[in-house]
Amino acid sequence: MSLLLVAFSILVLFIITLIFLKCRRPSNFPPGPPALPIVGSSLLVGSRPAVRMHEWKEKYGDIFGWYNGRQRVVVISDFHVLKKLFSEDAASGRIIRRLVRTESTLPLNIGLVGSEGELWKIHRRFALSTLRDLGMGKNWLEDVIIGEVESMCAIFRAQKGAPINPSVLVTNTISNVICAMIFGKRFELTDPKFSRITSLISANLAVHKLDFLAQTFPFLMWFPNYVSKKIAMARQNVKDLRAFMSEMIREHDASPDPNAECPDYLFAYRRERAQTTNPDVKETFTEMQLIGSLFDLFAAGSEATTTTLLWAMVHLIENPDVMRTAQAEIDERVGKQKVITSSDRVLLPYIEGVIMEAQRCGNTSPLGVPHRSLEEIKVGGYTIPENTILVANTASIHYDTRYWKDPQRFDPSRYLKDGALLVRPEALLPLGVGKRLCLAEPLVRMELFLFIANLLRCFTLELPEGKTLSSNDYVSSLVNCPNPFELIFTPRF
Ligand code: HEM
Repeated sequence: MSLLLVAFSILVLFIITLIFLKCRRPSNFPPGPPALPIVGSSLLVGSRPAVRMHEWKEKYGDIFGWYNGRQRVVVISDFHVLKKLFSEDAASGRIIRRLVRTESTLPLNIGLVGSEGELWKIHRRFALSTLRDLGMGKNWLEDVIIGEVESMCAIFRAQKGAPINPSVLVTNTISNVICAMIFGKRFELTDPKFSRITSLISANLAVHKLDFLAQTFPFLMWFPNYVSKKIAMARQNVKDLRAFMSEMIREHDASPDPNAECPDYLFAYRRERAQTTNPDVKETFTEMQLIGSLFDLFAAGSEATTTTLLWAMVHLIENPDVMRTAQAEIDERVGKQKVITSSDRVLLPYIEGVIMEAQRCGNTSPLGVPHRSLEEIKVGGYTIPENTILVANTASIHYDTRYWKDPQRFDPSRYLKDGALLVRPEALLPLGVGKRLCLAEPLVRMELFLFIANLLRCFTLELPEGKTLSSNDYVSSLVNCPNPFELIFTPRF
């Protein structure tokens, strides 16, 4: 009996030691919230991770560490430290495993957002130069964007003052710009098949947190429940999106137009594969990589831009004086009747300020896209082991009084002096920073400008009678997105 008792006590001691060792932070790891075995501090995160990260930053400092389940995470809230860290190769990895994508026949480590190493470098370089080339030459891209914005405005006009939820229309308008660039094709803005495809991306973003939950507790996938059902749905969505990409590729390959004035991404990909003389590079231009890259450009390109535009609308409604000042600038300097083009940009510094404030206050991508350390890194006196997730606390930086005066105010004039635009503040990071900075910066700037300037030229945005709208009313996942809302688009002429 006493032998049994001793054995049992040893077993208990052994388990306690194991748990203790599992929960112990690596030496010199940044401070952070307490962690339980298996779940880490994830139960403390809540439904708005960026809000919790801000609170932890206030408590533990500009560099803090925590456990998301068993995964080590380090969060950086000092802009200068972040800029230096994310400019290093060692801090430029991505998260390797995600259930939704890995088990739906589209591996995460291909494409542009999820890949790393040599493959990523080759294809990031290719994507950057192709997007740049597509944006050049006879204002082709500008014409595409203006054409799409005009089609959208025509639909708003046809509403004749009836309230409309702008989300689907804005999503399809922006997705059409990406489609023109990658497939050389557009869809009708009200095409139900296209609307279904574009809706799949935001549906999957909403499942992001459950994906993590299922990785922490794999048994959740063994029987039918809410989590396994949602993940099965997200996997199906990825399959549907992949089928859409394949259909576009087939259509495109069936009628290539090598003399097209501005060849699209798909055409450029085929040409690169045919022309490259380096066999190692040629080998990486596979069909799977193509689908992955198209998928990433389509998803990253449409969702984040659409959400930023919805944020701009929310803030303009919250700040009607800003909307009036922006419209007065347009009326005085360009005129209501003329379509605004990129060449009018210099005339409209206040509009540029509105866009930057929508990016800063909206915080579409509040914690950026997570990086991963590829080796041990020293930062701010701490040691970050290899395979740690690195997070840019962008939302916190965007409201930090060290970088912004009166950060809670939506104030486009903070970017102006004597009516002229100042240099863009370095601490404004909507597209990230460093080696993995969003690769569509020029496109994003052009889209946001042409969209917002022409929308305000044509319409005054108003809330339907009795409705309210607040920038605090949003859902949070990898992106912060305003909850659905309706607006009245009252024509100005
Ligand atoms: C307002 C719109 C956009 C926002 C807020 C946004 C934001 C971001 C952010 C925060 C990152 C991660 C940066 C990092 O890891 O440090 C990123 C990466 C990326 N973005 Fe964007 N983005 C936008 C539009 C676009 C568009 C239009 C495209 C494509 C046409 C695009 C394609 C990508 C790709 C492919 C990456 C991955 C780059 C890499 O991992 O190396 N984004 N974006």
